[in-house]
Amino acid sequence: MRVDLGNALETTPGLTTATLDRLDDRVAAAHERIAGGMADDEFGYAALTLPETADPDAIYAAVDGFDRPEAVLTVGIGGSALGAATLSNALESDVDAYVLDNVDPDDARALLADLPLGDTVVNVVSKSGTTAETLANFLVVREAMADAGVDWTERTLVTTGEEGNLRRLADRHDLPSLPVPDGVPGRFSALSTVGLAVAALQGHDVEAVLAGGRDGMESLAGSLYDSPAYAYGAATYALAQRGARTNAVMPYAESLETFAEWFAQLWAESLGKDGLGQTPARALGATDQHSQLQLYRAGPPDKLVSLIRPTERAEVGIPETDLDGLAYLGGSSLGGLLDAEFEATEASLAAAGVPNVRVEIDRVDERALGELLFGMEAACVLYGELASVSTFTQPAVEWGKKAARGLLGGGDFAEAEAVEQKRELRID
Ligand SMILES: O=P(O)(O)OC[C@H]1O[C@](O)(CO)[C@@H](O)[C@@H]1O
Repeated sequence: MRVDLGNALETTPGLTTATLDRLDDRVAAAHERIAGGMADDEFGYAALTLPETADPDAIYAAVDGFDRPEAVLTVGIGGSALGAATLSNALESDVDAYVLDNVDPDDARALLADLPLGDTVVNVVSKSGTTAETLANFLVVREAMADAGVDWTERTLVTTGEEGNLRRLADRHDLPSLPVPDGVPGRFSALSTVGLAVAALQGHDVEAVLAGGRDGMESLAGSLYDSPAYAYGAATYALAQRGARTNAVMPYAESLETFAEWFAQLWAESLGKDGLGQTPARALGATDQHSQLQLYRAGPPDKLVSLIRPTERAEVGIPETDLDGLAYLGGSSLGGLLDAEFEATEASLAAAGVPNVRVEIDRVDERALGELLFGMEAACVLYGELASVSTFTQPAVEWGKKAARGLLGGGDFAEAEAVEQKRELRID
């Protein structure tokens, strides 16, 4: 993973090399704290040792009991689904991967109607084992399998904590199961059993993903000038401090679109604390040049754009053409056009004084993805240290969970009563 901060200098908001030099002393101290937390396996910091502590053999052993399936369905939500989805949507496999991470009845019904349930492995993932959406979806999927005459106990892999509903279910039915690593919040668990079981079922090289994570670990250093991950974390923090309230993450690769979704949870749930944070906007290049770029270039000067690309792409030539004004495309390639658009958008943002950071990987493969996932996790942890927020907790999400549970008769919660007191101004 390579980071280029050049287009974040002298912009609005913007950085200077003097800013970065001053910040580098704080990066050194933050790195000391992070390294200490990793060494002591502290809550949260333990996530950054997963490339060394994750056990690929245990993952392969858990999935080897299944014949190679036609499809894998992940039933989970947030970090319990997005890491696996990032990898499966970035890498090609003849095992189709699906995710049920919402409780939309139309979506669930359509998906279950299409799935070859007798040849699908259901990968149900929940660290807590209590997440309503995940448990509700699992109960629906289990019933659909029974209705289809499929023995769900033969088709289900459970990844969960040491206690809770899913652990009890796995024990009761002797299901293949994997542990969720201790001390690792879900949004930081992509490089663990949580994110890697699907990759193993799809035949991807789990060791290579972890090797990429180790590449990222080795790139951590006491200076932002020696660590791409820390450079990204420090620059995004410093830009936020100067008014970049939004970080538009814009990968120029369809295979990285889900990565932007994974990044959004990592950034929002880790850094959105105490009235602070930076809103991750998900975008996709080149598509969103025709959708959001107008706002990025000519809207409020309150954002930065993270432009991400692989430098190696498949080759798809563009045929010669005599179409008016389009002859220049002939003989080029789709990848060549996409890269030209990347560089043009990067320059157009700089010309408008909009800060943008370039993040590049060689290609979209297991090792590069492992390093990219690790790098953004480390960047996030560094940003959290610099911002002095509680990076690894997410207390703000609990209010809504209690309200929803109360509305469904799952207990007496003041939050549910508060829902009844909604202020109304209806326009029909
Ligand atoms: O893995 P679990 O416990 O089902 O949690 C799923 C997701 O819900 C959250 O706890 C937020 O409610 C996320 O942090 C987490 O990734």
